Amino acid sequence: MTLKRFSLLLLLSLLMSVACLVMAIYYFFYLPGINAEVADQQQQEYVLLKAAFSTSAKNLTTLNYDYAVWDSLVDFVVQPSDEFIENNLLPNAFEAANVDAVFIHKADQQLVWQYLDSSIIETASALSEFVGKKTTTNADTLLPSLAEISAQIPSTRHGYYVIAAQLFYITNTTILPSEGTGEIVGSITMARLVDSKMIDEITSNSMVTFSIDNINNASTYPLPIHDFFSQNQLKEVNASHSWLIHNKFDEQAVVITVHHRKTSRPQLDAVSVMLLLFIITIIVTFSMMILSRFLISPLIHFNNNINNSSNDNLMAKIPSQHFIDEIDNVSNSFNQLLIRFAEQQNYLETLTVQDALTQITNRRGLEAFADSVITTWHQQESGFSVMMIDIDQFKLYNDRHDHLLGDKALVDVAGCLMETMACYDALVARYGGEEFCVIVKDDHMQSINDVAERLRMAVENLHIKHDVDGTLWLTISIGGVVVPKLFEHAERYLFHDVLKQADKQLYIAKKTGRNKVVLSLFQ
Ligand SMILES: Nc1nc2c(ncn2[C@@H]2O[C@H](COP(=O)(O)OP(=O)(O)OP(=O)(O)O)[C@@H](O)[C@H]2O)c(=O)[nH]1
Repeated sequence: MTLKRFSLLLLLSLLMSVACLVMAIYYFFYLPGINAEVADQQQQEYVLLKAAFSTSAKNLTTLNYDYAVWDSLVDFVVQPSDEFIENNLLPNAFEAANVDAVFIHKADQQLVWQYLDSSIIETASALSEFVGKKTTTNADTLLPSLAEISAQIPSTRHGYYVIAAQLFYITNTTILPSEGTGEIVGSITMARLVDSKMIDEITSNSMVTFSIDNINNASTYPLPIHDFFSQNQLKEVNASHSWLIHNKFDEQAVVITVHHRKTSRPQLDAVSVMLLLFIITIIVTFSMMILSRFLISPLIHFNNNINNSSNDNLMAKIPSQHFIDEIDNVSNSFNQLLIRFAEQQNYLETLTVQDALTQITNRRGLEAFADSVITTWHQQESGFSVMMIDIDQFKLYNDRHDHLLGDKALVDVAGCLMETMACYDALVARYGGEEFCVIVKDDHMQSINDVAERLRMAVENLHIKHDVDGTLWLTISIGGVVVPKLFEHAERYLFHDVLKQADKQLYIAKKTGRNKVVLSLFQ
């Protein structure tokens, strides 16, 4: 896999990882927190609404109680009179107090007087029937039972009741003198319909939005769940909560529904999701740019450099100033390796053209040099000269001394030749054995003769002891050929031809007494 493809894969996996991370944070940390907050707020709304219901009920209970302990009302129950009704039981006053119905009963549960507001005209008979239900025992009715009254037990009964599918708050209190010493003479009942006006009042007190719906057939309704007035804790988080309140005597009921301000979870709309993805992409892309700038790009550059190097056979150095230390180290190490490699290569190249014993150019190096000389000669740019040099009686030298000393003599002669030719544009090479070859970029017979003589004398003057043929020292014989710059059909001749002629001249030098120079013009 290429680094570019890898970085693309990395980008994709990073994108997916960050997206998963964001989702995990959203679902496992953010949402539970939000849910808990919403649940808390919904619970508060429920408690506030119940409190507002209770406050609304309390003022009617208090008013009812005030009437019940009013001595004039005691007298009225004992001795009803129209005058009392006209002066004290005024519809305007009940209307102003938001009282929709008033019932005054004697101790024997006989109705003395009743007031019904026009707004509840449809439910008036049902309400009267409910309130006036008589019982001798302490049953589930509003009026105190005959048994209670005969036992002189003062009582107050109240609560929210569903009458004809409408919610009423009804309160009943036994009537007795204000000192509390006299007899219970009856009871007074007040009712208040929870209508839209009341709903508005409770809403403004509690700051909770709710509604009351009338249900005529409660058995078909998919509630009840809990009692609105006695439940303590909401069970779950919902957009709204409903409670079914039954009529105690029939199937009619109402449903109280609280519409919560905050619902269960914040909804992620398309724009939010897009925005989230965009932010994730920006973050990941930015991270990838940093990664690419400091890690991937250097590696690609590194790879390209190596590829180019191997293609061109040129080992180029890699820039070694990177932000990441490890990459810097790799670059430095690679560059160091290149230097060592180049040194090794130079050394190996040298070995191929260098004679191991004398450390001067060997025959292969000579041939390379000869090629360039011959080429320029073919192009008639310059002439040259070749000298074949052979140590005289060297076999005898080896025989007289040992081979190692023979080696040393070879090294000394090579050094002497190199030193003598140092100021010439020439190449000195060991041709093989005890033979040397010198190519000089000069085609003047006289100067070549001088050079050759200088070489011959230089070797003799080394004074390497070798007493043979009347000389005391080791000597050399030189056979040379001067190849003039302008030569007819030069292109037909190779270095080998020149060498062959130089060999012939050397042979002559050997045959005619050694320790001499024999030169000729190339022909
Ligand atoms: N010590 C040593 N001897 C070498 C080396 N290469 C060649 N020789 C010796 O050089 C000698 C050359 O001998 P010949 O070719 O018979 O010639 P020569 O004795 O020099 O006699 P002429 O050339 O006729 O003067 C041989 O004995 C080789 O063994 C070398 O690298 N080291």
